[in-house]
Amino acid sequence: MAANNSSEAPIPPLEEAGGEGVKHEAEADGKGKAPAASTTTMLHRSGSRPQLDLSGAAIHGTLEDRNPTILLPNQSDDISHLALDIGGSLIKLVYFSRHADQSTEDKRKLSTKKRLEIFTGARRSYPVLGGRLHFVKFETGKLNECLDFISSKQLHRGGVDSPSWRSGAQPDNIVIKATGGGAYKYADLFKERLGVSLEKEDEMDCLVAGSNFLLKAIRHEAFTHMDGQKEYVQIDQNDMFPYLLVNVGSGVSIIKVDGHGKFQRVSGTNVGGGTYWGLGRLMTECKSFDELLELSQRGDNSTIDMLVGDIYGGLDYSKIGLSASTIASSFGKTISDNKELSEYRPEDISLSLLRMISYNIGQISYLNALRYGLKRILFGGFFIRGHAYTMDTISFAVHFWSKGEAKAMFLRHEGFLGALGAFMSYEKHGLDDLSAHHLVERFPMGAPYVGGKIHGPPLGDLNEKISWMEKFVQKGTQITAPVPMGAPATTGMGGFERPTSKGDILRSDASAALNVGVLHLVPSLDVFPLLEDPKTYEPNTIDLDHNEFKYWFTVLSDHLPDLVEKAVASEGGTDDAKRRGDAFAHAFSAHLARLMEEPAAYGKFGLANLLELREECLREFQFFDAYVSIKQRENEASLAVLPDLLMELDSMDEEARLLALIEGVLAANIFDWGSKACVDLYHQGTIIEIYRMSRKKMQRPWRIDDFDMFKKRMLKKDQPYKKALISVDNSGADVVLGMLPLAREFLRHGIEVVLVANSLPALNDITANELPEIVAEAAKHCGILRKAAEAGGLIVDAMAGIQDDAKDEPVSVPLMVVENGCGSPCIDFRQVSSELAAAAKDADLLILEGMGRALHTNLNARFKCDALKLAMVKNQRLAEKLFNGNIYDCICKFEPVS
Ligand SMILES: Nc1ncnc2c1ncn2[C@@H]1O[C@H](COP(=O)(O)OP(=O)(O)O)[C@@H](O)[C@H]1O
Ligand SMILES: CC(C)(COP(=O)(O)O)[C@@H](O)C(=O)NCCC(=O)O
Ligand SMILES: [Mn+2]
Repeated sequence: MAANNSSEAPIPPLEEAGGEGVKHEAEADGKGKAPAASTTTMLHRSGSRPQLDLSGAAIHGTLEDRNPTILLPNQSDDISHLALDIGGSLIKLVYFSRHADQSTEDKRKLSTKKRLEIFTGARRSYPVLGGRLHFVKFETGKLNECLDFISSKQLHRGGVDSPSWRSGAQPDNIVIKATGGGAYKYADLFKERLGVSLEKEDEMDCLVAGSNFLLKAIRHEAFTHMDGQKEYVQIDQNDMFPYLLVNVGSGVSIIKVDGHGKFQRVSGTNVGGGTYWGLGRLMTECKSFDELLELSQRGDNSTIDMLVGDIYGGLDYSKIGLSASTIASSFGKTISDNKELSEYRPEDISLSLLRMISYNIGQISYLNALRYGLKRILFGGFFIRGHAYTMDTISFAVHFWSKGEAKAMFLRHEGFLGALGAFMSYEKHGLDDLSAHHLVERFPMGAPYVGGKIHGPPLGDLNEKISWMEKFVQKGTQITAPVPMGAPATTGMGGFERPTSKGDILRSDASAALNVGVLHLVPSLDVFPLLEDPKTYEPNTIDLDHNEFKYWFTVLSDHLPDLVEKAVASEGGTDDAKRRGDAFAHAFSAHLARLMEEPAAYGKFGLANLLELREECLREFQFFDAYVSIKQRENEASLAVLPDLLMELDSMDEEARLLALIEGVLAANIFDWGSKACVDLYHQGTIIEIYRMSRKKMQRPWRIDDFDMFKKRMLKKDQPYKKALISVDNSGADVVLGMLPLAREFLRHGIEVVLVANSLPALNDITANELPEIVAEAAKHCGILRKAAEAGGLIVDAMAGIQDDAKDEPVSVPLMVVENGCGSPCIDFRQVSSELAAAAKDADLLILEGMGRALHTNLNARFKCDALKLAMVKNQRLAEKLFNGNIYDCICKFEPVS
């Protein structure tokens, strides 16, 4: 990459202003030339995590492994794709779609992997491929729709991408795991219509396997729901058992679970979801379960139920703890009313029914928990349907009868336990030892978002997705309904008071299903080994409570038009790009609106998740790098002035240089296209002018200023650092004039450096794919960087025309680039690339740079090695909230381990 006109720009002197830089335009023209580094390997990726890139068969294993495994990653024949739970009311499908493409590994990655000795999947007995787990349901009465769906996606043949489908092989001997009564009842139909055999799995086995898997492998799966408040519960994997599993389907199964595969069905009741829906249908003429449930939200059960007060002349029966409004007898009032069914409001009937059945289930569950001394009761089955009132009612019954001893919990994948269990029963996919860090949940915009007639996974085809979005916008359909929530209840005498969560509108079925996303399986993700305590680690610094969410909702909404403009420009500004841009804006706004109503809808959601969701949405509408031309322009301008900066730095003594370097990092972190304040600034000058201005304002002490402590440790001659992981942030000046010179200083001290960069683009962040070329460019002017980059395998070819100024530099430690596994401006250290995890093992210093990675996330994170957190605060509210400070304050937080 050659520097353009910016090469005329003189050095940004550290003390004094001077010279012209490249005009820093705030507008992306979208017509810039190809990005600084090739993005071709990225183009087919979706999702914020890199897909598994196990191309080519290889023996994986270490010397310690007795049986090294041969992975045939591209061999998908024995990968099972579909499992079914065909119940009395609903058919549940869980299917796995393999990532369509296998990204080719670039040279850097291969050499890094070799160097880091990464053996992905070494301890598995079967290969695990990256892919996605989808959850879909159909009404059992509409079995044909389900068969059509399977057939259209060729799920029974391993999906349309599978070799068996492409080769046109007859699916004669295809066997699909299935559970539920329908596995028996409809076996012939499946054979006839799809030519597949259903292999029956025991329903209880499946329920338990599914539930255990969810508790173990999905981070925010279980939650409590009391008085309209949802709270996620993290169940310790080592302390999962025993628990009582209550599956409320058409009927109810009550199972005592003692371990994996260890359980006993201790009870059940025939009064379940089928009873509510069946009686409700007869009594109200509702056409769908949802209609019935929605009616209940406008009901008043006191017109139907006989209350304690009805019997006691309006008084409480306080002696036994029953208040006047406690239901004494469900439907009891109708005996004496002398009215016809038609004279009762269907709303009231539905509510009476719902309360009757939910209480009854809660009470029977409690009694069984009492019978076996269990404190945790997990409720599953589609009767629950994510419905606040139902959950509150059950929770209330459990709480009341157990006097607070037992706890009712619910599962986000409530209805899919059996289907998941059936899926897990395939022997060869090796998914059983997956952990939470292998699964990344995504909430793509698509049919299931608003439901209606279309069931199923996100619309795969982009055009389909866009036109769906357009139709949806035209119709002005309300995406979501408000979450029914009221003021906290007083439970009076502790009797069966009405739970508080009873709103007017029911969130549509499929948007309730939206609470369940697509699970992206990325087996190459790991927990960062230098986290002090992964169990207590919380990436998000600030809790997104309602107020906080409101603020970020506004920030992100305000930023949207500008982002769309950049995104559209990055794709050439064509009509197609504009259409996608619109669709993206609507999709992202819809997600924001949904979260505004129920911040916990998608599991525990922090700012990091919100910022990642935005990047995800962009990728969903095939915007792979919205800031591509801005990044390129800033890289070029910064590279042009780098040699002069290095010269300036080299003229300083060690201590002054270290300070100048840290100052430089903080100052250059101002180039952040995610911050409104900064973007406004960019209109006022060139990159170099802004950089210079930013440096000039570097007044110490900074808002957090541990520089002296860091300097002391860094320059400790008897105990030098050995290996530094340096996590970089933004492209342009940030990385070129800030982080690279700092990395160079480490190399000069003989410290091995691993530059850690994003796997996928996020705002103007530099990616691991782009970084080597920038390093190579910088290395043309710097022998230290060049030798280290060569030693690290970053620069493979001998480069012509380099200034060899490093003849006297004894640098032989390597400089490497590794990807972090993220496609977001923040980083969650519970899920990083295996490459980073491997690189981290012998590191004794971690540097985190930028607001996203060092402030929004990880400000309070503790590591097993020394940590230096560097960032400029580019948001006034955050500065006030975190540091009682101001926008543009700088943070230099050093946390030595000893
Ligand atoms: N769209 C729906 N159609 C029918 N029933 C539904 C629907 N959504 C939730 N339900 C409730 O879920 C129950 C079925 O739950 P599920 O766990 O699928 O059990 P089963 O395996 O017996 O079909 C129904 O009896 C009904 O109460
Ligand atoms: C998205 C960011 C975290 C990126 O910051 P960085 O990590 O690049 O320093 C940051 O730009 C941000 O929080 N922006 C939104 C707030 C605002 O516009 O003020
Ligand atoms: Mn950034």
